[in-house]
Amino acid sequence: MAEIAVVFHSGYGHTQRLAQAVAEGAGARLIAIDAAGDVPAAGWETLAGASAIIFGSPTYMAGPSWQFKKFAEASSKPWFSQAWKNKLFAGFTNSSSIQGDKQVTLDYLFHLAMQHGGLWVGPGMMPANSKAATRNDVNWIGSFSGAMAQSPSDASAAEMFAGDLQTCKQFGQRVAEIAARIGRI
Ligand SMILES: Cc1cc2nc3c(=O)[nH]c(=O)nc-3n(C[C@H](O)[C@H](O)[C@H](O)COP(=O)(O)O)c2cc1C
Repeated sequence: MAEIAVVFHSGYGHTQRLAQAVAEGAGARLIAIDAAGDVPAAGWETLAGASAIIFGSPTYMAGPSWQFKKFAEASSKPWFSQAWKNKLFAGFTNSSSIQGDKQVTLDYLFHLAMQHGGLWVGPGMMPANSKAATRNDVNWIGSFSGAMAQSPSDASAAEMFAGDLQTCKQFGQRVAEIAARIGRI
């Protein structure tokens, strides 16, 4: 089975819940970027051996958190030797506003994957945008380039929308399916 890693930062626990849902769907290992923006050595080893890497970051001030950015800059080390070339990549984010500039964060994650010579996997999910759609439908936000979630500014991580968690779980499943189909390149 392809090894999949979910590497994420979460300041207040919301993105962590999403990461757990993605990892559950993908059968992936979780690697937390800590409050100082660091990843333990074992995490870097897991990333080196993974055939798919899924990035997760909250959207802070129209982009990834500085801790995620520190991890991204630290990934210049494997970048120099293109050690992550041809791995699969995917990404997810969360913010308080429904829009909230989440696309900017996903775009950053995509470009990071492209710098590493990776192959990007989108959610491959239809949006729930009909009159009959409800907030807890899968892909209610309607994102095509990565998984998006929204948690109101006064909602704890325990209060996240079940539909957003399900979106992330199915997103993880999709990455695992593509990884199984393509295999290690
Ligand atoms: C410093 C900071 C900046 C933020 N910037 C945005 C933003 O640009 N757009 C938005 O919709 N929410 C923004 N938020 C809200 C967070 O995205 C939201 O609280 C999210 O759930 C935090 O995820 P976390 O618990 O994983 O840290 C910001 C929060 C913080 C703390």
